[in-house]
Amino acid sequence: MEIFDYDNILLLPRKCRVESRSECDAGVELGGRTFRLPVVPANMKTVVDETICIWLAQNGYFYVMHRFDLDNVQFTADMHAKGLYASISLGVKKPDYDTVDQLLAKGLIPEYITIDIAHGHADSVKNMIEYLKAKMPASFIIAGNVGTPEAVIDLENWGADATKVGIGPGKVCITKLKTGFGTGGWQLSALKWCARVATKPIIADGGIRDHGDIAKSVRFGASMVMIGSLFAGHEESPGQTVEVDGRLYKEYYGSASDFNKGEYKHVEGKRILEPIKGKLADTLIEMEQDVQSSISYSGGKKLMDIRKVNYVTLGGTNAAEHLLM
Ligand SMILES: NC(=O)C1=CN([C@@H]2O[C@H](COP(=O)(O)OP(=O)(O)OC[C@H]3O[C@@H](n4cnc5c(N)ncnc54)[C@H](OP(=O)(O)O)[C@@H]3O)[C@@H](O)[C@H]2O)C=CC1
Ligand SMILES: Nc1nc2c(ncn2[C@@H]2O[C@H](COP(=O)(O)O)[C@@H](O)[C@H]2O)c(=O)[nH]1
Repeated sequence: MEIFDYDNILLLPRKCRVESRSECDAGVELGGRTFRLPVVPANMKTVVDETICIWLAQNGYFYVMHRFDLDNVQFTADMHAKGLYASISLGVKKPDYDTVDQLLAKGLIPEYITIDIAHGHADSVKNMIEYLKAKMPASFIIAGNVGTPEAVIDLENWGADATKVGIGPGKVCITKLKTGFGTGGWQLSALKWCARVATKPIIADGGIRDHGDIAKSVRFGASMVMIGSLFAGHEESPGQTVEVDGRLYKEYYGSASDFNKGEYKHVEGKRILEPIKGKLADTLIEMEQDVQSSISYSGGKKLMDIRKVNYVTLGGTNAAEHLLM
């Protein structure tokens, strides 16, 4: 198997078919809705809060609310009261089943539910998918995280409508160091490996450092990418603002860090400071323009045209060209 990551790959242009990049459509369909960008901010406490989720939904973007110290029932009710779709996260423990029961008791059905645990290739996820499919068949179920084709096949067979791929490539992730496992350092080729067997959408999660990595993810099989660090340092970001030597930063910590958990047990995440980089809306516009450019370089007009391009692997002096898989 070929091993590479975002830094070792470049996509090869094909003849341009548009007169302006504005003709290129960066939109993507997921769960019956079309979103203007194949990007979703990570469901982490220092990345999204209710205000940001409302804004994203109102402006045509996909969001997944985090599940930490949050009343999912109230959140779903608030979103529906505003006429917006609800997209929540769940774990696999008893309180998560209680949440589902409370939602049902109030007649609240979230349009999207992301089952989000560290090691998603597990019977606990199978059981939660089955429970949700029995109780809330209309909800679109995203399940993860996983990092192998076997896991993608199982999650799809268990009923997941989409899978989330990425074990440990995140910027605040220390899973690789703490456990010796994961897709950190080869996330893009793990995505390619998983996409070969997937029959439903994949959300590539973690490791995006530059906007061009979005197109690379799409090329290797992602329908959408989940991004934490690039979104964490905005003026609106929920992390605390910290001043160091006169410069302003926002804290960004892992969901499996002691900062999120409140205790040092099974810690697989750390805390860093991200320099503050302006407004979230401006970054999203820039991302959309960059994805439009990517589509134009692919010789296409729509997002999935990126899947048609060849690529090179940059491996020192031995750069190799790859024709379509
Ligand atoms: N994408 C990634 O690489 C990673 C992401 N995270 C994020 O951190 C957050 C917390 O994750 P998580 O701790 O799973 O959530 P929870 O604390 O809600 O735990 C979920 C359940 O899965 C069990 N569990 C967790 N990890 C394992 C494992 N390796 N083997 C067997 N059982 C396990 C837990 O039990 P117990 O705790 O008793 O073992 C618990 O019952 C999530 O948002 C997750 O996405 C965390 C690590 C890696
Ligand atoms: N191993 C861990 N992974 C984590 C933790 N908290 C979040 N995450 C994952 O990272 C991505 C975001 O990655 P980024 O490179 O864009 O910053 C996020 O969506 C989770 O999947 C953690 O504590 N440990």
